[in-house]
Amino acid sequence: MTTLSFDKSKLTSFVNDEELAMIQPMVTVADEMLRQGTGAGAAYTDWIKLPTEYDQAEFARIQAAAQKIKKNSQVLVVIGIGGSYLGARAAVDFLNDYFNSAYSDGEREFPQIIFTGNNISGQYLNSVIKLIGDRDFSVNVISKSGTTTEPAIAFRVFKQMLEDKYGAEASKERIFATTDAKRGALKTLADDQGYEEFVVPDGVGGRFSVLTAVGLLPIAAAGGDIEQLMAGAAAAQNDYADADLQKNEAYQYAAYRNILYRKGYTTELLINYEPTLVQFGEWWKQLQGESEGKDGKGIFPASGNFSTDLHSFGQYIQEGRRNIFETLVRVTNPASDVVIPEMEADDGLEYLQGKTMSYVNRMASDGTLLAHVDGGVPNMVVEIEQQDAYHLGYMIYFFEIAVGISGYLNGVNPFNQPGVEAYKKNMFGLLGKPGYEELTTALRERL
Ligand SMILES: O=P(O)(O)OC[C@H]1O[C@H](O)[C@H](O)[C@@H](O)[C@@H]1O
Repeated sequence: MTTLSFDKSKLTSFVNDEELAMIQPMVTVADEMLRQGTGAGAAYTDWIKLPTEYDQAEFARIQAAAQKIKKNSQVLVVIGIGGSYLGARAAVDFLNDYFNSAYSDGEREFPQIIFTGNNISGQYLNSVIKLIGDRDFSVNVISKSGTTTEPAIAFRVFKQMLEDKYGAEASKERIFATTDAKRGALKTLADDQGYEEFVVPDGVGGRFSVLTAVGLLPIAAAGGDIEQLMAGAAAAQNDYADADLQKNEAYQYAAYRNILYRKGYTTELLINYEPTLVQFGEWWKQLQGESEGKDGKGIFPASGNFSTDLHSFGQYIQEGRRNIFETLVRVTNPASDVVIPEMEADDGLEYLQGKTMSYVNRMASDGTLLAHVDGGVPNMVVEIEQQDAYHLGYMIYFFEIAVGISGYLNGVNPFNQPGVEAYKKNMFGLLGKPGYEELTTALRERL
């Protein structure tokens, strides 16, 4: 099998071959816009060549920083929100034992990774502080803009904690700042304090930044093989470069999504059957949602964690409103397995004893897929052979290149996110941030 297989065979009752052929000219144009930089948002497309054109010297510094953190810290606090944490979190879960973070120190070969600064909950922050306890820790603060409120608040708290514990000078050795090369409050602070800095390249938007220092440092600190991650992405960069739909499965995925969307399938569920893939769905939701949901249109990205969710909103998928399609992400060979034991007492499971749970899981996913197709839910399958860094890098690139094409097919700029500012403006107004005085009054009146 190839590194990633894309199975659209169950779409036949929803989309015919002519429809795919009909969309080829539009895909060709979208490909030109993306690769020749003539499309909207072209300044943010450097991620296309990132797997083969990244900064090698910085990559070596990332590896060294990860080693340093592993050596001197039992905990790594990763502060970031949106694209500044979702990719790293997805990768750390995907590449490790599900409960990697729950083991006591010494049972793990790397520090406990705690993601924070991705909400504004004091209760959550207190839980993080409690969890760190008196253990040694380091902080990777990540913000492309360097001005995002959530991580900025969290960083204040942990900077203070580090200084109280290690003193002002020594604490600087434990802070790693990943931000813009030139501007932003975090850049200014990092320069001023002398933290080790890593760069989010100008031409790579937050949701496309997992293969930059944004994702690579936390992933490496958690024991992930970032060389293999990049190698997988580089292979995908090479494999998904053809504008011809017959030769490019990532483009096929984008095309089928677009065809389905036009037919009224306006919600896409990214489905997994492995808890270590749950966070991958979260990463994917930002990638899709921020890239495509604008100008009053776009597929709504959601995720389904099966078979768990089959016992909650599975009913809706099977028989509710027919506007959903699914993309199943699965791994052929799970990292580990369990054989269903023999038992003398009759619990009705005799027919399964001696079988592996991965076999049962596979039958559950195949059976569900067919049931959902029969129920009117189009299904596609993205399958990778192994749950490792190489395959993850490959799959990340598959979805990234697909969303670039998909956005242009739907006539939007896939690389901006103007809508995210609306809540921020209101929050600043309500908080009385200087410069927002008029808005403060207007909003307070409305509450
Ligand atoms: O990395 P930062 O600049 O802090 O941004 C973090 C996130 O902020 C906003 O929500 C943007 O819409 C996201 O695209 C971004 O990933």
